[in-house]
Amino acid sequence: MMDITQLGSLMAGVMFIAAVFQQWLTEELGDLLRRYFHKLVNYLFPDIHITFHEYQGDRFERSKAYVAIERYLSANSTDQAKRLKANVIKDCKSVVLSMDDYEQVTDEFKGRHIRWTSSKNIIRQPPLFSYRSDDEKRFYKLTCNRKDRDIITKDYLQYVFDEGEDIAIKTRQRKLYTNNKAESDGGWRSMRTMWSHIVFEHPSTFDTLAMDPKKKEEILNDLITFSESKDYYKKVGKSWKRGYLLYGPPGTGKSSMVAAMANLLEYDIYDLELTSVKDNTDLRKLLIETSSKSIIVIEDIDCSLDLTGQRKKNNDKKEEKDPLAKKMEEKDKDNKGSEVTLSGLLNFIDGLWSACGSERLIVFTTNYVEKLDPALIRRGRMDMHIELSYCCFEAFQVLAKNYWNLESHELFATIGRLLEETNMTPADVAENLMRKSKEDNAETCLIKLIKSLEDAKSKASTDAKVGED
Ligand SMILES: Nc1ncnc2c1ncn2[C@@H]1O[C@H](COP(=O)(O)OP(=O)(O)OP(=O)(O)O)[C@@H](O)[C@H]1O
Repeated sequence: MMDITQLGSLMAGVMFIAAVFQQWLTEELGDLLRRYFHKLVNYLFPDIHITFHEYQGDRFERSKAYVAIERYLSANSTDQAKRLKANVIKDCKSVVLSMDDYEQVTDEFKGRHIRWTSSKNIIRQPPLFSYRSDDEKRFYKLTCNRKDRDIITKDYLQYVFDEGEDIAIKTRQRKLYTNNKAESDGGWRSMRTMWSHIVFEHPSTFDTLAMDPKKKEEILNDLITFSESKDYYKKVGKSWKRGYLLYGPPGTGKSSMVAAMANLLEYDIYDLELTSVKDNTDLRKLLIETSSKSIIVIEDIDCSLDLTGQRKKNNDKKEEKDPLAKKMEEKDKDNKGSEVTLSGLLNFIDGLWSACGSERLIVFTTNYVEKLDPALIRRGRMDMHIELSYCCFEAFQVLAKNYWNLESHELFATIGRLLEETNMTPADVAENLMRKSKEDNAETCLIKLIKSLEDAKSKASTDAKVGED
């Protein structure tokens, strides 16, 4: 191997000869020489090194590339590294392991070999500043063959960053956001609605949801197809979002389904309280602040705002009003009203800003689907309408399995017959199956459920008779 001065002289020589003979060189001969020159450099210096520093500029925010590489290496190559460092990363539900200093791991991508080294530079503080500790600058160094440079810098690094991001999503703590009206002395006008969050840890899953199995399968397929269709949505020119309308009587599992959806797709939830939103502009700001991979839920949308009445109110505004009445109305609005309109909400669902961030579900829940403005729930906005209804026998079987790990019992037949004869919500069935004292067991709970079903049945027939009279 040559040292650097020898190589320098060699290169200078080659360039001098090339310059002298340039006029006689044909294009083909020039290309050939260039190729041999590259081969020579590759032979002499076969590897290239790329470094990724932990901090770039800002000492408080770790570089995204560094964090992605750390996650990727911890998930893929930990068995090769002899020592691992445990890092607690903000908003991550588990510790992230990464290579210890000066450890090396190898990786392979499309037949190419890559070597990663974890390293650090220590910048010693001059004695004058002995009160300051030495500055450590960590970095990862990637080493690969020079001839693989293009594939490594384009395809491989993109792959590492994507994988790192996927791991981050899988290991992150998911959040449940709610919007609050920020308190302010300046009154309603200067209020700004903000998201605040807590960690989302709801245990509901599609396995624990009690509902018609065919319907459940259909919803599951729809959600999984959606989450895997990034390229498809791009190809057809639609923003990557999907709307679900969940409707049915109280206690049939609408909120439980939203939680199950979030758990299935590992999304965050934004629980949007429309009555706390000042106006359409405020709504837009809130939407822009939501992140990708999330569900935006508006529960009981029929109660949220008088969306159809809002249009009427706006027309009324144009008429002349007594100044005092106007002032009172204004004050009333300041205290509790919201100026979100139906068109504002429609823009929220399918306006241009709704494409920001992407990969989002919008879910409305309601007990009274017939009360909603058809424009709000037409197909294309709310792509899937899901009715959650009273407990059927299959739904009861799921609950019996959840609460008592029961697959069959001699009382199941009676319960099945009674569920066909009377309406009881899954919430009420669950309440009967719930263990409430040490004496409770599967059989006592099933008997309790039968008694409740019989009571509900006789109450329904008495009510029907009263209605006839
Ligand atoms: N389909 C279901 N599967 C499993 N559990 C259910 C189901 N429906 C209701 N439950 C139980 O009843 C409780 C209340 O259900 P949930 O809040 O999901 O109903 P909801 O339809 O959203 O009611 P509301 O319309 O009043 O908001 C849940 O915590 C859950 O334990």
